Amino acid sequence: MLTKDEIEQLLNPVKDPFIHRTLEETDGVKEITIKEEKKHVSVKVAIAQLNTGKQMQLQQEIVGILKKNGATTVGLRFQQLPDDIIQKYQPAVEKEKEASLMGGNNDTKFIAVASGKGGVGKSTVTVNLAISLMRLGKKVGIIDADIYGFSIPDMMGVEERPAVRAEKIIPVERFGVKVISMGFFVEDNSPIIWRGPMLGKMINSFFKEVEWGDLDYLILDLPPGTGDIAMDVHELLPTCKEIIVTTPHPTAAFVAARAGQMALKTDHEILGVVENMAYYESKNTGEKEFVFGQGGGKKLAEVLNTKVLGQLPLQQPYEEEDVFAPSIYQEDHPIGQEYHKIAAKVIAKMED
Ligand SMILES: Nc1ncnc2c1ncn2[C@@H]1O[C@H](COP(=O)(O)OP(=O)(O)OP(=O)(O)O)[C@@H](O)[C@H]1O
Repeated sequence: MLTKDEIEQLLNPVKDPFIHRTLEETDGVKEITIKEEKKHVSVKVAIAQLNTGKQMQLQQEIVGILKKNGATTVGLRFQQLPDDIIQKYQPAVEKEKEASLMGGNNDTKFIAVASGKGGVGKSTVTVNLAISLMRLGKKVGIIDADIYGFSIPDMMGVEERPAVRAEKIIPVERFGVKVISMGFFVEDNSPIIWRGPMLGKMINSFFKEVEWGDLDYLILDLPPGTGDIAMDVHELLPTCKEIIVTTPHPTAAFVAARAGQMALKTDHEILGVVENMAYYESKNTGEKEFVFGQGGGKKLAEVLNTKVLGQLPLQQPYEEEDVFAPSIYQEDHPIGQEYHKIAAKVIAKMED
């Protein structure tokens, strides 16, 4: 019959299904008792999460090993691993999971841009943050995850569609930034009527089926509000950080706070608030008019315990004859320069 030592040796290489470390590393084998006469082995095992399908699989695995090695019956009890052990391994596990989504690249940082309601400039911020990060020498990609209201390709003036190579979708590159959007996969701008679970799969495909290559930053334009997509993004990208966009109107900030609360609920760190359409500056007099009210960004940042990353006035990019990119602010444009500062702050926060 098996001895306690032998049982421990047999169970040590078994892996905790959640943090992917062996029971030896997590000190997960907690108790072993043996009833010689009945060839009965009873074990208590500590794992990172209880009462899941993975626990059932682990149970079968352990019972299988012990029976194969001489136990006639096996009693198995599970308990929760202590928090400090989980916290020791969890970040590495999250990174590994994300790296596998990115084809093995461990260094990509994820930022989701969210807002409480539509039309506040979330997609504009996504595009210009991406472009400014690129201008600062970063390799950047955008996922237009605003699946119902995709607008990134139009904003950047993207006209081509992604190519497919070796069964992988190659993102379209515009000004050196890689872009994938739902807009590439629907005909004639037709409305999308998919339901929640399918949307989750879509976001998944934007990773699994897309050849992103080597990226420093992947920026996600989330749909407005606090829907399923935010949950899916959290599930897929636990280390993703968020930027919340609002207009200066106090009510808009109040609505945006809900998106921020969602970020906090999903444990996504908020990098900061961008207040868009903050004011209109008269070209003639230089006087500022606060067309959409004042103070919303600051108030939102206070509620979310974060900072205002920037305040962007109302102004269109310069018109250019030879390049069509209607929502991209040029590097020498006052708003382009504001975005440059925001991007520099983002880098400082993400890479400190
Ligand atoms: N600072 C600004 N000055 C002038 N126009 C702006 C500014 N920011 C955004 N816009 C314009 O406002 C409109 C809405 O912006 P955008 O599409 O980025 O918002 P959104 O929050 O992503 O909306 P949705 O979620 O509905 O896609 C666009 O036409 C955009 O060009």
